[in-house]
Amino acid sequence: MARADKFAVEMGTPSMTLMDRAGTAVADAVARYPYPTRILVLCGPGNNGGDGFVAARVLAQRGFKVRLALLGDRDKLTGDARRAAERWRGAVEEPAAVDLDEAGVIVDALFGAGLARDLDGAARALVERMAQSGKPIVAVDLPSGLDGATGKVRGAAAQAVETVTFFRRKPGHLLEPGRSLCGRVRVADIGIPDEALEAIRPQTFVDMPALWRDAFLVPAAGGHKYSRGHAVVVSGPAWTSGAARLSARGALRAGAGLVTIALPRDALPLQAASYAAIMPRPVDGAGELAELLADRRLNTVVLGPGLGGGEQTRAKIDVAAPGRRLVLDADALTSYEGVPWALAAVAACSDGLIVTPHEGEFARMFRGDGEVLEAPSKLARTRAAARRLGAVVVLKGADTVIAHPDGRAAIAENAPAYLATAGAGDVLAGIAGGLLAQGMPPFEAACAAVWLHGEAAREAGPGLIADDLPEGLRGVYSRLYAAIEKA
Ligand SMILES: NC(=O)C1=CN([C@@H]2O[C@H](COP(=O)(O)OP(=O)(O)OC[C@H]3O[C@@H](n4cnc5c(N)ncnc54)[C@H](O)[C@@H]3O)[C@@H](O)[C@H]2O)[C@@H](O)CC1
Ligand SMILES: Nc1ncnc2c1ncn2[C@@H]1O[C@H](COP(=O)(O)OP(=O)(O)O)[C@@H](O)[C@H]1O
Ligand SMILES: [K+]
Repeated sequence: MARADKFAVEMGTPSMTLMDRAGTAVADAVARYPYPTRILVLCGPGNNGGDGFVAARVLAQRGFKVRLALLGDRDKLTGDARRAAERWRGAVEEPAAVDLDEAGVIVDALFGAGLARDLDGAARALVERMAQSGKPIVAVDLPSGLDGATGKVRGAAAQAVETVTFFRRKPGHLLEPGRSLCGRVRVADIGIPDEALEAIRPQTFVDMPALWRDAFLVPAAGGHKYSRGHAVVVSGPAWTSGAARLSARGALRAGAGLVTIALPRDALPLQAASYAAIMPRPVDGAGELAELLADRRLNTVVLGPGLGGGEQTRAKIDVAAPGRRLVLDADALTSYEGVPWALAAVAACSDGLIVTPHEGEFARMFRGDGEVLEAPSKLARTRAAARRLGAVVVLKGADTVIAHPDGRAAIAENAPAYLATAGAGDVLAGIAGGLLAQGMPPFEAACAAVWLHGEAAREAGPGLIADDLPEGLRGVYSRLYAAIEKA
């Protein structure tokens, strides 16, 4: 953001104009509240506070009753914030002396992008009072105390009903707990030109179709099933084979031309009761898997869901990896507990690897690797893991992060809470495999899979069970194909 601001200034917009527009956008948001009477603006010592002074002035000019309190010393304000404060005609109160109960709406303009350390002392006490007040809070840029780069709370932060931010959202608006603390996020245009992005070349994105649509394959008129790839899902024993069957259904619905499920012989009767379109093959160990995979048209293998851990699993992965596209999930990942370098070797000989751990699996895989596990945010941890493995890493959760070893990363925001249901992850691994089989590059395939998975859940609606997810893809694909054809 500092570079974006600087770019705008160099292109001829004075920084004070940016602040005026930022403060005005905040005022516009506050004025929309049902009872925008008795507005209390709490300002901090930097430019976030400056935005607060502008918002207070604009609201007062529009006839609202506004009080303003400043945390810190008015004489110590500098730059644009100082000028904004000079143009505020009302009283500047002492926060400790203000009764928050008298406020109808609170504007939280204490700290934004410049938060440099954990809140303590008077700042923390004020944020805690704000949090306990129960008043609707409109946060400027970020709820004060929330770290915009990591989404973590530094000391304290108050729940906002709405956050007004500028130009683009920051990772802290998307990563939990930040996302939840922000309430509704409104992005205001303060006149920073989009060309700033060409200069900055950001590497962090929201996971939405624009990010991967060019790589997404809509079936072509002249295509056939063999041109759409052949995915193999390797199943564990009968009693856990449901997980692999969910993956296989995900892969098929995602558009793989053919899907084979490799099952131990005792599990074959169960598959007969599942999708007729999925082809079962008896495969009892790594040797038989090698025989199946002698056919190079089987270009993608999904291993992990319901597979069981240990040596046999590693042996199967070793057989499947060379020159093939792989998705590894669940037990496949746990079998590399504490030895991520062995997984990096698998990635290196493959034709592209996506790993899809949840937090527990991630912690097990990187046990002892402080540089990965202690990176400052979920975003940074996922990036560090992708670099370590030389693979695309999907770190699942409400705020799933997808990272490529080259530094690109995306944060998903479309998963409804009811997606957290048994077997949902198995379907995700299958969807990713289905997209890889069709030839999508691994990062785009992983981002698309995560987005499609979230949309499929919405399509199925509350009460969702994992079996509904592959079915939910049908409606999602209808809309996506139509949108791509129109574009
Ligand atoms: N041209 C720009 O840079 C623009 C900036 N804007 C606003 O400016 C904000 C960033 O401004 P600043 O960089 O001045 O930063 P902030 O205003 O977020 O905070 C910096 C101030 O807080 C103090 N501080 C930091 N952490 C503290 C802690 N834990 N306890 C106590 N004091 C602490 C610092 O010493 C400094 O005085 C953005 O969030 C946004 O609201 C907008 O006006 C748009 C334009
Ligand atoms: N709070 C949440 N909100 C939305 N999606 C979630 C939430 N928690 C987990 N998920 C998603 O649910 C899926 C669960 O997968 P996983 O943990 O592998 O479970 P399972 O092994 O039962 O399939 C993942 O796609 C994950 O991103
Ligand atoms: K703030």
